[in-house]
Amino acid sequence: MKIIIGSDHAGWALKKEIFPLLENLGIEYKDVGTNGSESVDYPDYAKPVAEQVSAGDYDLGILICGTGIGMSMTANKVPGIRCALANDVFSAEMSRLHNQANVLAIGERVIGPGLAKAIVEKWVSTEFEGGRHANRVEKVMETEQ
Ligand SMILES: O=C(CO)[C@H](O)[C@H](O)[C@H](O)COP(=O)(O)O
Repeated sequence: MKIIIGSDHAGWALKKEIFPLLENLGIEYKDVGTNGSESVDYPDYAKPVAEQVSAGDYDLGILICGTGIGMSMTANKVPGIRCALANDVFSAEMSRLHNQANVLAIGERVIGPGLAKAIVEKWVSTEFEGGRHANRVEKVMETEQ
């Protein structure tokens, strides 16, 4: 599995907590930045993550900002992306199991590092259930036409 990850300045500190988790899980990842607390614009980081997942260069994407809202709004503008904003473990699991989410957005100003790591670990380790959900996901994607 290959993951691409990005954050704005409001998600940078939490993103640094996620790196060792991905490494411990044996997951290859690429960080598109940002790399500090200097104010930046979240769309500049959401776009490359979403585009590279959409292109199939990476299996999944993770986006972190203050709330996750701006990142998820931006990522979902990219065709082929199903970005789930999930600041709890159950929603993160369901976003993969039922919605086949391919990008996860979380908020550093909403959750702490412990919960964030639990969310990410559950998210990356949950596979899409398919079945009745596949028809629904197909209908979601048809709305892009
Ligand atoms: O959390 C957010 C709301 O969607 C954004 O993604 C940014 O992280 C937030 O707006 C940054 O706020 P700041 O006051 O410029 O640090």
